[in-house]
Amino acid sequence: MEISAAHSLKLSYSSKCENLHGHNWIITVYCRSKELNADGMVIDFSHIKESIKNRLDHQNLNEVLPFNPTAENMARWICDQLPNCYKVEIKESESNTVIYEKD
Ligand SMILES: Nc1nc2c(c(=O)[nH]1)N=C([C@H](O)[C@H](O)COP(=O)(O)OP(=O)(O)OP(=O)(O)O)CN2
Ligand SMILES: [Zn+2]
Repeated sequence: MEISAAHSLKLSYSSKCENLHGHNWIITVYCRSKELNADGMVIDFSHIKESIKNRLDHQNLNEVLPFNPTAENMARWICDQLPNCYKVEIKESESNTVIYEKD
């Protein structure tokens, strides 16, 4: 899914990223389960979008997330929101990608 949003980072050093700016984050969510539910799914793709995209898209992430919105923190938070999610990849730009994986 793609999220277009704004953020500024609170950092312990001086950086241009402290200024409000935007990205189109490309987010890939990985879910798994030994069993499928009664609908034959691990999780409905629409429910993923409802719980993540509807909350973040076209928002100021500093206002809707209770943490410093780095790509790493976002990936961990997204993983924690979704049942059976074990991995989240976020591509912030052509050269900036993070992967969060649960143990
Ligand atoms: N480990 C992380 N490092 C950085 C993150 C992050 O989430 N995790 N985020 C940022 C900022 O979001 C910043 O906007 C991106 O910085 P930068 O790489 O400089 O990206 P640009 O799009 O400005 O790329 P240019 O190559 O400078 O055009 C920073 N670091
Ligand atoms: Zn940024």
